[in-house]
Amino acid sequence: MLAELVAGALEDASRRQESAPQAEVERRALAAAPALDALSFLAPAERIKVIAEVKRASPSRGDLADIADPAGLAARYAQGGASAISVLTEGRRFKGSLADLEAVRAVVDVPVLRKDFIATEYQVLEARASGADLVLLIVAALDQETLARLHTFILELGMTPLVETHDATEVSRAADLGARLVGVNARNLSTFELDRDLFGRLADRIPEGTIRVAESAVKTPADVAHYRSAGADVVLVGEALVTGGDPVTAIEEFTVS
Ligand SMILES: O=C(O)c1ccccc1NCC(=O)[C@H](O)[C@H](O)COP(=O)(O)O
Repeated sequence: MLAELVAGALEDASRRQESAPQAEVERRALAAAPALDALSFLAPAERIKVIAEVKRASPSRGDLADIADPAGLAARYAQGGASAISVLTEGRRFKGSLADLEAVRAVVDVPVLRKDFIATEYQVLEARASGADLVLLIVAALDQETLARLHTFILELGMTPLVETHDATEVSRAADLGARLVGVNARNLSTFELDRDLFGRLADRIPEGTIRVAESAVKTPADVAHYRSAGADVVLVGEALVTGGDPVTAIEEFTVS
């Protein structure tokens, strides 16, 4: 499934590249307002921080929420105290777009993450041109040479890579890059199985001084407390915020840990 998602994302990017060539997107990326320093927004603090996700649909759960106004939703997330906003820009299975990212960027003052299946410099430039401050790199989707090259490229553009892992080998690969922001996704992106205890098993392997993000499977404040007690600095939450009640209240409840 992961390979299929990456292949689809690359096909869609090359279609966009036919009408917006790399040189043009690069010009827009370099002309964009400077990226926010996401590491300072997500730095470890007395209370856990939340990256709140704009998520309409997913391969594992199908349609989740009919989000007609992603900017309005992101503004509510920020109002609730989210430290960053994640925007799924993949169109085929998540029903997201770069337009969503741009709309969100225009209304929030916290960093915005482009969450997609990133495998080329072109996609990174698109992220910057659309106002992203953070870009997701999924270790399982990239060989180490490509991962390192994209990691450096994201930093050179003034953005922050969020390096996502799912096992001990991937955590070592993230550490080899010197990644400052490392996520452990509880969701296996091939089987969709969720393992809330995975973060706790891997957290100690993430080098000291790294910001540790627990991704996926947060449904309740107790889940956040579980990740916090296992050493998470940040949780990334999607489904619970788009399918639950008021996201402002939900984020306030999640950030008590
Ligand atoms: O969510 C999926 O089904 C999925 C499937 C394949 C690749 C990625 C997928 N999701 C991306 C994410 O990791 C989540 O959107 C994010 O961590 C939030 O998870 P949740 O709070 O469980 O919605």
